[in-house]
Amino acid sequence: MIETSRLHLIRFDRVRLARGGHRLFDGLDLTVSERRVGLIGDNGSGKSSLLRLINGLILPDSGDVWVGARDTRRHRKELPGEIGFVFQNPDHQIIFPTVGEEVAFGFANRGLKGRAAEAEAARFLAAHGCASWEGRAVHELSGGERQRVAIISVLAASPSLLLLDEPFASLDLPMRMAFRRLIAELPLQVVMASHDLELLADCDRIIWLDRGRVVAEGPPGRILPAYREAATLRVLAS
Ligand SMILES: Nc1ncnc2c1ncn2[C@@H]1O[C@H](COP(=O)(O)OP(=O)(O)OP(=O)(O)O)[C@@H](O)[C@H]1O
Repeated sequence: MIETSRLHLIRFDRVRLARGGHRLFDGLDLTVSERRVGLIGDNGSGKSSLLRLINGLILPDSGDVWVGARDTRRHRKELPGEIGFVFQNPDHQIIFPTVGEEVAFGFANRGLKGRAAEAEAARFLAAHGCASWEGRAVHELSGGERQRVAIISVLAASPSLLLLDEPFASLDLPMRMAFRRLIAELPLQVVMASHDLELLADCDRIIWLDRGRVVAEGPPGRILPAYREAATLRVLAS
């Protein structure tokens, strides 16, 4: 059993949110406190929006989202120090021209300065199997390599809550397996959205979204086969 530093109680309290001109969440109530939570649902069901509400990237039109004692409206600026977010597309996340600078930024957020942050970044990259990547230009990396850098740099900031939005989409199979193992071993709380149901099989709880509503939730052994079956039936009926 892995010791988890701290589990946040994440609470959606009558959350309403319109996206793209239509109401996505219409009074969503949801409480999450497990160590590993998986979000599933068809394209456009609201998984990314739900993750963005947790880290305050978007705010509800009404209602509140709480992460522990902080509500995302009043404490928005404090959330990035606590919550790491890995975007679906690493290009929306990586801001520095080289891999070393990007990872060093994670350590700078923890208070390390200049050379010390660079040295920690080099050590951290080596620990994640990227020893020679420090000076590499981000724009010369493949999509999967950029995704790997995005995940490593978020971990460098040592968040207590990690939000992953379809994080392994462009990773090759060995890298996907390695990151799956890494995520399973991380001593922090993780909420991840994915269409890769195998990746979510280790979760403590799965939440199935459909058009902004929770249609089912519970252990992966029950929810993942139910989602797969519903999708299969819909395809057969179409
Ligand atoms: N930036 C945006 N502007 C307008 N509408 C948006 C925006 N982002 C999402 N939406 C809309 O909100 C709804 C939910 O989208 P969201 O990205 O949360 O779904 P998702 O479950 O993560 O989808 P996917 O599996 O395709 O990643 C969709 O109808 C989408 O078109």
